[in-house]
Amino acid sequence: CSYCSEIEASKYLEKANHEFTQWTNRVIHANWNWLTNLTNENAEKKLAINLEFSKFLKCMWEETVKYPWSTYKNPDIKRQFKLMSVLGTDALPEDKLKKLDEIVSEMESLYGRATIPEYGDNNPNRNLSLEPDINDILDKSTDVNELKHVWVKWREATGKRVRPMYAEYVKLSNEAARLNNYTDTAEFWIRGYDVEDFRPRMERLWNQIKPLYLQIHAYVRRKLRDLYGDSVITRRGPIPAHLLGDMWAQSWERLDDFTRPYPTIDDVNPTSAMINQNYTPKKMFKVAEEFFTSLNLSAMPQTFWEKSILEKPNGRDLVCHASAWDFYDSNDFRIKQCTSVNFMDFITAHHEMGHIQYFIQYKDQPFIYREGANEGFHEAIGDTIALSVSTPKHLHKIGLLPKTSRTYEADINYLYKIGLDKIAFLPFGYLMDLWRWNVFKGITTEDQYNCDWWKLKYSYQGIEPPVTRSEKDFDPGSKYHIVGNVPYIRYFVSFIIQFQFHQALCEKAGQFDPKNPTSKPLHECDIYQSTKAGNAFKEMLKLGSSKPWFDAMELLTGQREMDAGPLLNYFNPLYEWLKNENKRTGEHIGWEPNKKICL
Ligand SMILES: C=C(C[SeH])C(=O)N1CCC[C@H]1C(=O)O
Ligand SMILES: [Zn+2]
Repeated sequence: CSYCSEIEASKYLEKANHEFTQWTNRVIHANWNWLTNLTNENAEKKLAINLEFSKFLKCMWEETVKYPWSTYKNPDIKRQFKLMSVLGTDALPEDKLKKLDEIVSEMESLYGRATIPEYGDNNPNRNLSLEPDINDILDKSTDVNELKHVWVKWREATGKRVRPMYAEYVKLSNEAARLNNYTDTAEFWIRGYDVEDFRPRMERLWNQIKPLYLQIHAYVRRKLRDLYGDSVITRRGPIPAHLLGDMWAQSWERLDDFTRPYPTIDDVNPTSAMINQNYTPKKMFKVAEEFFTSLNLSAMPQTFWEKSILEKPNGRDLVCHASAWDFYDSNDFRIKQCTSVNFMDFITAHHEMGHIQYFIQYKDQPFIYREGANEGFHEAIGDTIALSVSTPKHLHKIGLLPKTSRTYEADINYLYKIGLDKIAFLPFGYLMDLWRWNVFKGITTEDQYNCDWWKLKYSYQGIEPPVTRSEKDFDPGSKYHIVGNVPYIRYFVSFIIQFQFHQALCEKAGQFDPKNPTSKPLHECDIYQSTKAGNAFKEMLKLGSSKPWFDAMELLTGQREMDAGPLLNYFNPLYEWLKNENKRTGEHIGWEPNKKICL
């Protein structure tokens, strides 16, 4: 109502928040049922309730925008109305919304069910899923032909098959963005970062980090050349994408045990200890939970243990990609993860539990505030905790590592292992949406989808495909977030701000001194059992999106913007070591074109 007072408006907000909560709980159930059991019946139920939900949202939106909220005095009421007055894709007419939902469901379902024939001519030739089968091969195999096989076959089974749907997804997505008064989906997706020059800021952050990336890239290229030979890996060319231990070459930690700087120093890999101690997926999550409770953060509610899916279920198709779910009833929170008993999945368990912890901490906020301060925050919570969990000191404390030597070499080995995950990830975390922003803006047109993708992979990651690609392929579609319509810059942001959070928490835990940053090296910090750090974290988490993210960040770190400084400070000893080592072995820093990448 256009004449309503602030008092009447706040009554409306209470009613609206309650109705949003009720409705969203039902929609989340339908989406959970489908993604964890990809039957046609569940797909139809999900599509049907999503359409009902969009009618409800449209109706609420029409009511919401009638209020003269920009004239109100109360900043909280204004903020709630501001956030509620964005309708999103539900602004599409019903037939187009249905089509968009169907396309994304079809792409996700195809991805979730994808398998590839195993390498070689075994009889019978098994069908392999990404998790755990193909990931196990990427972890253990050094057979370049087997690695090429899984790389090519996975793209045939996923990207190539979703390619025909993608252009219509882009078109409908952009129509929805325009109905929300955004020029395209790229602008719509980045609105939550609340800065005019967000994309140039990301480019600036990347340019700050690039020198560090170039050094680890040159070192890894040499170690892979030592292993696979000059015919496979050239001295000055890009690194072949199938040899980096990951389906998308996004994180290289699987290369650690045969590329680390000081190979004779004991390996920081607790997987064997986990197996010897009969760890189960549930035990992994229980150990993760205990880290959070040691900080005076919340334990998982009983329903979490009853309703989560922590292991790949038999006899049904599902999307295995790990995810955390808020059912918006302030009690039902779940993780879906096809967990294997290994260190990488143990770290992912902390990542997912970080989402749950955030859900729990802001569960009493009004509905519209129950999300991250910005999308990068949500991805950074668990990773921040994992920076403590991964330390040799902590792993030893929880019995997953024999006593470790605190020597310079052990430090460099540790920083290298973390760097294979965090540093290697940054160009990938950035280019995923660089490519999609170009697609949504029409800079990358349908006839260039794949070769533009490879231009970015070459330019930012310095990698090349094992076989020449063409526009018959659609390699972006081999990655879950592309088919699942999940924005990705959130992870690039997370990998930057998690070091700001880690540094601030370590300071609170008395394990870092900003006035003398090398006196207590940041990479040795473990905030385990520090309730001072935990309470500071909690104060930020409880806010949800009730304040602009600059205020939330300032509350914990004293900073009001994303800053690569803490990340560069954390890795500085490794950066110095890599520069010396690459100089010693005369490595070429950077890469030059090698073979034809994409026709
Ligand atoms: C673990 C999750 C679920 Se939010 C994830 O998608 N991540 C975490 C790291 C980057 C990104 C990926 O796997 O691509
Ligand atoms: Zn996440």
